[in-house]
Amino acid sequence: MGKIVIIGAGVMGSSLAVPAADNGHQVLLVGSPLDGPIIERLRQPGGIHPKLDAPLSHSIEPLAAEQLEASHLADADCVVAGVSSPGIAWITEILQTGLSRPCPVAFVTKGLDEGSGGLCTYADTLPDRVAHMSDFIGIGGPCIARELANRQPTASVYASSNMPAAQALVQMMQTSYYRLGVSPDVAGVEACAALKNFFAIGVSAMQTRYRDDTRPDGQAKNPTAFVFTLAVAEMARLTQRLGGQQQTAYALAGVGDLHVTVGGGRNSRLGHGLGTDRTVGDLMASELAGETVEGIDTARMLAQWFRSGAGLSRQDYPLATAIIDAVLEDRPFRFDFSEITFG
Ligand SMILES: NC(=O)C1=CN([C@@H]2O[C@H](COP(=O)(O)OP(=O)(O)OC[C@H]3O[C@@H](n4cnc5c(N)ncnc54)[C@H](OP(=O)(O)O)[C@@H]3O)[C@@H](O)[C@H]2O)C=CC1
Ligand SMILES: O=C(CO)COP(=O)(O)O
Repeated sequence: MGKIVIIGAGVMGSSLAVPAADNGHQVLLVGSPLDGPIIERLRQPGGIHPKLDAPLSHSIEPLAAEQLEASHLADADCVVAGVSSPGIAWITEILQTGLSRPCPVAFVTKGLDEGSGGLCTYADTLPDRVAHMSDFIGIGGPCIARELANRQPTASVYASSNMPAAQALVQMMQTSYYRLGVSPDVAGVEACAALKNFFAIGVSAMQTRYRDDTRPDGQAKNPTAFVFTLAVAEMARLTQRLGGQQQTAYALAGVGDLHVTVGGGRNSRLGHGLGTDRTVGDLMASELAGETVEGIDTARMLAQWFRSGAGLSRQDYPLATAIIDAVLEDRPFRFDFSEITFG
């Protein structure tokens, strides 16, 4: 059996500890400096993660950020970075100072980054910032953390430019309920991971913008179906612009994750509010206060890219620009069906 160190005890990092422990590996779950209360709770007898319904396996060892030492990482077979995008700078520093020998690092983080050539994925920037990261593995695909923690059937994709590294981690993590594919298109999987959160905001806004009160959920389905299709097409083209393959957007990391996020993610809850004439500022200060809604940061980064003269036009990306306008101007989502043209 091996050793997996998961850094970041949010819902996603903690849920990945479940299949890792079920496979008999030694699992260290390290909180970020902001995760103190989570680690405290997990250490209590029968301790349950505050945002996950299931108690984690007894064999998972919770560790506070200040207790993490280089020796904890020295014999790890893999490190999993479970932080959200605001935590990337912190974890980069931890890995740069803490890793004393080459080790693969897998990231669940869903965001974009600024490289020397402009907007790009974490797969483009992070390997240069961590000397001993032997391989960057991007984890993508539809995975609501609470479902995985409860061992609900879940399929994901592990991507790396070094396929044996992705395959080795798949060997360690795959269980009967957590089924894993591999992909060499790490830029594509990483691009989709960030973009699907962003597009989920627009698709979900469409679910509430047009009402059909004859349905139990009150949502007209035709407008959402159109915008879902548009989201996938725009995601595929943006994925290619970010160095990935268009076809990745039509697989688990793209359309699969867009589907699950629209169905049950936090970005979707934001979109539902925007579709009912509310604003990002209002929603993030009320029912979404304290939640990780990464599509907002992605919208801000895409806005800069669109305005940088990169050849991305409103005409070619009508849905992306409608989401960007709502986020940047802090106003409700507007998408006018009467302006749709085909061909
Ligand atoms: N939730 C889900 O179902 C899924 C999430 N993901 C991705 O996994 C990543 C983690 O998500 P999730 O676990 O839900 O998010 P959480 O908000 O629950 O946790 C994020 C982690 O990052 C830490 N963190 C946040 N900001 C900082 C910072 N500035 N410095 C240091 N640490 C920080 C958090 O600490 P603290 O909790 O104290 O803020 C926590 O450990 C995200 O990128 C998300 O998109 C991927 C698939 C599914
Ligand atoms: O990434 C997710 C599912 O794969 C969860 O999406 P949210 O971050 O919107 O909750």
